[in-house]
Amino acid sequence: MSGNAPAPVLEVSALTKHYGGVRALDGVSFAIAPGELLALIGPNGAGKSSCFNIINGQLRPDAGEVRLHGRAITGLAPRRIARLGVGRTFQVATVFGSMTALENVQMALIAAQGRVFRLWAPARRMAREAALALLEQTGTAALAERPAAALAYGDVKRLELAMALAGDPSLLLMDEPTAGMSAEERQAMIALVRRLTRSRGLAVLFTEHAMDVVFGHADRVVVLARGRLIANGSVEAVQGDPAVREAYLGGVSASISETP
Ligand SMILES: Nc1ncnc2c1ncn2[C@@H]1O[C@H](COP(=O)(O)OP(=O)(O)OP(=O)(O)O)[C@@H](O)[C@H]1O
Repeated sequence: MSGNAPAPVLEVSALTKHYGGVRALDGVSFAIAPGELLALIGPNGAGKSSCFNIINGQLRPDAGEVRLHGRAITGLAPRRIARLGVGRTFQVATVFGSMTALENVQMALIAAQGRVFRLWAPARRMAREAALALLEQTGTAALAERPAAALAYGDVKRLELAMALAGDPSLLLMDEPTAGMSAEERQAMIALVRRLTRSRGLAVLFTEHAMDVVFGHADRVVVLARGRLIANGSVEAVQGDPAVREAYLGGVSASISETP
């Protein structure tokens, strides 16, 4: 590694995955640095979910390697990988509707510490301050005592982010963090994620179909098409890349300038 460049949080090397005759990933390599917001984009079926699922251990690659802070984690169990500092949020938020926002984050903190539910009552008291701090960081502290089921959609997504941070990840994988949001909500959400990457030195890898989010906020963009990495660079470089335009415009999926 050269000069003062920070050591990468995550490096994936030559990831390959087939499903029968379908080549979902074909020799995909990229890295992400601390404090970096990296978008992973590509038309439908490009291999983005397969890539995420390999990084967090849900799926084994046929070949290739995943390294977290220089340590090989390829093929470890998802729970183990989570403990090593890889968090994930999903396109469909996974919160408990009958519990308050605060209780949801407390539960995430307790789970991250590996405690079991019979310790719930004392652990709940202990985790309260830390949970409130996470709600504060995600702009949801005023909603702490509301049942999650009563929250607006954008607030649920911010709550889910607070829960993902409860595991104190160094890498956060976000599946379409702004799916289903209005243009205004999308901008607010990604701006929040960007602030958190900076303030916590967190590396965030996110998939996204909303190009206003990607091009307005990502530090760097990795583009997949039919399982291959076709571009890896700045927003400007990727926007001007003929191979990227061809992947989007040449396919049936979507235009590169689409909004959902
Ligand atoms: N379990 C599976 N069995 C068979 N084929 C699969 C399976 N999962 C994914 N695929 C195929 O692998 C390719 C890559 O899929 P993947 O879900 O990783 O892409 P993606 O970029 O996340 O797509 P999308 O944007 O539509 O979610 C696609 O052709 C898909 O149909």
